[in-house]
Amino acid sequence: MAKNLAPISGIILAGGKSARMGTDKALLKVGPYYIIERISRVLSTMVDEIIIVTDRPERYAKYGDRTTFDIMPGNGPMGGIHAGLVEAAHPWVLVTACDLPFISTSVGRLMMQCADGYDVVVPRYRGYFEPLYALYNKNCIKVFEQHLTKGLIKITRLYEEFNTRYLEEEEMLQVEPHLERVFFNLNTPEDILKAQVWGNEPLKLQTD
Ligand SMILES: Nc1nc2c(ncn2[C@@H]2O[C@H](COP(=O)(O)OP(=O)(O)OP(=O)(O)O)[C@@H](O)[C@H]2O)c(=O)[nH]1
Repeated sequence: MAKNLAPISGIILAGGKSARMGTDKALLKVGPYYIIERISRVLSTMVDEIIIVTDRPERYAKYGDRTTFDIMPGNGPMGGIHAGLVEAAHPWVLVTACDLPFISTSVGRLMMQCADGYDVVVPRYRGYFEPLYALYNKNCIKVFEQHLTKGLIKITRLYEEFNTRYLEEEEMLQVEPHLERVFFNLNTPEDILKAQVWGNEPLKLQTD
């Protein structure tokens, strides 16, 4: 499966409401695949296990090795990452979300290459952090819990408490020309139209 020196876990966050989309985003089709299936296929070339973090395991179980529920529900994606970190079998966890159809193995592997000595590797694209396609170490769990307990659910506020490696646009462009796709997340029906244009291209399943 994965070709990393150390084994790594992957999670797919799929516990959202898709209210803006009006229908379950994870099970929309982009090209020939459901979005969550697409993510799972690409993620599986980079990680040694896939955990789906969701309150609807019956819908998504087949796209991962196992599912888990949020431990502290009602906290949005941050609660999902927390549960995934707790459940993960390996120290490093590559986080993805079920509305990011075009995650790239090149960016994923770059994150892994940069991780040594840090707690988190987070891409910064067009001036914004990308916390839902980022790499977290299990040693972040305690600080996640401190924030969640206080009702602080902004993931980016965690970064100042960790030894965080910010992955800059120029670095990512060295390995991936289509960053606008990698960090494109679907929220509304209009977004689907855009995704369809890119979605018909074959999946890039780079495994080396
Ligand atoms: N496990 C888990 N995942 C979540 C939760 N909230 C959102 N997510 C996931 O996080 C990602 C980003 O979600 P958003 O687009 O912010 O929220 P959403 O609820 O899916 O969509 P809206 O209802 O339109 O805001 C998606 O993959 C969601 O499935 C949660 O409470 N738990």
